[in-house]
Amino acid sequence: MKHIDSAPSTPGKFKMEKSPYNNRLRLQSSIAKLTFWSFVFLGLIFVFFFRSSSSPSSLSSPVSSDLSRRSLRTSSYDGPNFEKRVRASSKIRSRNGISVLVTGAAGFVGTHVSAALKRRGDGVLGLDSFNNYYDPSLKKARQALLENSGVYIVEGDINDVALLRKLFDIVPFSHVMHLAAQAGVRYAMENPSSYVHSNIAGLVNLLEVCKSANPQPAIVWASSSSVYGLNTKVPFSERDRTDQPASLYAATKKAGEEIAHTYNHIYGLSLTGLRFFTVYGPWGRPDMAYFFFTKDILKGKSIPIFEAANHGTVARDFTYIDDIVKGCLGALDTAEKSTGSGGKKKGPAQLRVYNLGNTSPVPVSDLVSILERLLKVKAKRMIMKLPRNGDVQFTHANISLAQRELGYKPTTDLQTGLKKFVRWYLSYYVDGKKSSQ
Ligand SMILES: O=C(O)[C@H]1O[C@H](OP(=O)(O)OP(=O)(O)OC[C@H]2O[C@@H](n3ccc(=O)[nH]c3=O)[C@H](O)[C@@H]2O)[C@H](O)[C@@H](O)[C@H]1O
Repeated sequence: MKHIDSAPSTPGKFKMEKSPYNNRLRLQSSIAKLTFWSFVFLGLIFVFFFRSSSSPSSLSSPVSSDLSRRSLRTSSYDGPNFEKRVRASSKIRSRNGISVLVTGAAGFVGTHVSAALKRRGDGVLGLDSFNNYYDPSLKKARQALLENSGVYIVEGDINDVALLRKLFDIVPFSHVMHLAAQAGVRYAMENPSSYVHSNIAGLVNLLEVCKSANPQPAIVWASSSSVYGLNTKVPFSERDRTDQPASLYAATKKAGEEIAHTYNHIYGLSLTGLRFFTVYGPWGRPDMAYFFFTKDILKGKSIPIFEAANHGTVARDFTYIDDIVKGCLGALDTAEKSTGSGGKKKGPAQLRVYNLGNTSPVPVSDLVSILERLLKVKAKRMIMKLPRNGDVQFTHANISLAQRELGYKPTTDLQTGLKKFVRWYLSYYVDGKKSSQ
């Protein structure tokens, strides 16, 4: 009855006889315990990471889940001060005014449209990611300009669903002017995923939030002349085929038009796509030809001028920013209300697409001649064969639909528009001593 004899004198404690065999037993049991607890600990770490990477906020995409977590952690989006700024900026100050969320507000078109809306008394809130596709300091300068006129730009990505929802919780926007996008035709060969991220995923995220908002806003958004791709029928009419994109950029804009159709059809969102034709002007985009030609002519660098096969002319329907702004405002003002609520369609809703061009294409070599005259510097021209990088030979807009339905009537020719651009360029970069890189 050894086991009874060796019963512990104190309950809970077990007295062991000291023997080499018992020592070994004790060692083995300690190793077993250590192994067991190590497994438990590793298991807990694994469960923690697994749960956090499959949280509900990651339903859309890994990028958006990451953005959502970042946004929720970002204290600047929280608190009464943030909400106060959002409300103040979105406050309507005129009779029959509208409240507009402008995405891409620190971009070229976004800045001009936001300023114009604010001037006429509409409520305007900006949203911009301030990415570094081109010099972010130019975007910051545009932001400062808008800040002075009372437009607040929230720094955030359109893929950040949590942030978008929060903005709609604070303000029941009647309209969204969606201009945030990855622009540029040729850059699509360098960084294709950025086009998918902004022009497809970003658009879908925005529409998802808009479809669930109460009330649903009416949405006007930037498509592109590039959707006409290899279309040869001129001038380009909205009824022409758009199934031959020549660049991934064009393909993502075309995809956007189809996505718009879906959200209009299923959820009753009022959607208007604007096909912009090579927009230029003060505060423009440094990646565009007229802009970097100006910079390089002034620096005495040679500029590559593309020409098509057999010395064919490459031309664009360059459209001045003020005309584009009028077209955007016309589209917002004629946009009907979305018909859905609670994420459900209640009736048919408006679905529109318009060309916003100038209807007078100009050869790129003529653009260079105008710049030479305005800058009083001779350009070092380097004529090159149009590379296979997404560029098309020409664009030419038929604008009769926009004229009829939006009251759109461009009034600025390229000579006049470039004069205003050059004046701005010189005051910003030369007199203002800003680096043009
Ligand atoms: O309407 C649009 O939907 C698009 O317009 C704009 O694209 P594009 O019309 O291609 O403008 P942009 O690059 O300024 O080239 C202008 C001309 O210069 C030629 N070009 C260009 C570069 C060069 O080195 N040499 C040259 O001859 C070139 O062949 C072209 O003929 C926007 O960037 C785009 O985001 C989108 O909005």
